[in-house]
Amino acid sequence: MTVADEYAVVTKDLRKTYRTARGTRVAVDSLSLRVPVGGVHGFLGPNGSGKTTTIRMLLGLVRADAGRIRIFGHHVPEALPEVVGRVGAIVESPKFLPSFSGRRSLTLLADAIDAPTGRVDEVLEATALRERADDAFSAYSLGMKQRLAIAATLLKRPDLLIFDEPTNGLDPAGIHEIRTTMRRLADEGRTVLVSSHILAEVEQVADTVSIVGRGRLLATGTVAEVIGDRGGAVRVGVPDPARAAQVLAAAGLTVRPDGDRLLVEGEREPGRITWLLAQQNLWVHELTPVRAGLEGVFLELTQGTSLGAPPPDGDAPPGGAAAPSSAAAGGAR
Ligand SMILES: Nc1ncnc2c1ncn2[C@@H]1O[C@H](COP(=O)(O)OP(=O)(O)OP(=O)(O)O)[C@@H](O)[C@H]1O
Repeated sequence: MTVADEYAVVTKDLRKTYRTARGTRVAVDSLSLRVPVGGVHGFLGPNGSGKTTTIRMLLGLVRADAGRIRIFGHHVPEALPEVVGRVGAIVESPKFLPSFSGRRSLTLLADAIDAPTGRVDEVLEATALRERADDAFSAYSLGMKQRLAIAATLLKRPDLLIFDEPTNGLDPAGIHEIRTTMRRLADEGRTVLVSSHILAEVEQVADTVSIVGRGRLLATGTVAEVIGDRGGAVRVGVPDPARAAQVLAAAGLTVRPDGDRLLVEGEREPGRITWLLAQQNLWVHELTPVRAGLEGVFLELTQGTSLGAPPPDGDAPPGGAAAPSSAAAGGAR
């Protein structure tokens, strides 16, 4: 199997620097991404971490300063014309004529790209808009507007869908509908690359994720791998928690009280905890793995990398090279 068969998107050492009034700002820094073919890939990071800039580079809307991009094996932007028919993207708020119905807008778009008219009903169905297809766009909820935009991108049957923060501004019901739509598209064999700064919105639907902070990759893999890599903890119930804590700490584990239990971090093999304690005649009556949610991992990884946090490097002076972010520590594979 070639890389092109396995990955819809591959970036290698991608870099983009913007000129600002204060000098230069590194928006994307040595970013190497791999988005597997099929499934939903969550592209996650706090505000200002370079997600939009990366997506714009994938679509040929912004030119990278350095690095390489391949979409289905084609170099982008050079070979964009060969691959553009396989890519559908939503990078801005959807815009349609307010007085036109969803069906009318889609029919005009289908005509423009020579898609068969029957395709309009199919994409309305795929985005759960059929019942409201004849209402004016102006009467649609934000979520319906967003789904109409998705319907429009589906007209040409793209293999890769790229959505930049598609749930921005939506209420929980709208978020749920977009999530369901993304899942359905992935289950049909398409690849969905979706950016978000809100983990909870993507965690439930993503098969794989890449987490970025200050333009750098912090972690990537399946959701289970990314969570698993950060260890998680084990809740331990034992008759003498204070003495047990001493024993475990002496073995190099991190131990915190948790009511009348202990939370033990840093041990991948929970059985060893039982063994360490049993050797001291401390008999464990509870040993429960406590999985770190993706949310916890995300917050831990991106701590101090949001826009509100003081930059570790700051803007470089004009003409000077910007130092790489010191916040982008570890985790990337
Ligand atoms: N045209 C531009 N000129 C100067 N700086 C820019 C420009 N576009 C983005 N930036 C800066 O580059 C960095 C990355 O921005 P980008 O929009 O790619 O991040 P993001 O992760 O998509 O954020 P958000 O979730 O807020 O959209 C930010 O510091 C941003 O201010």
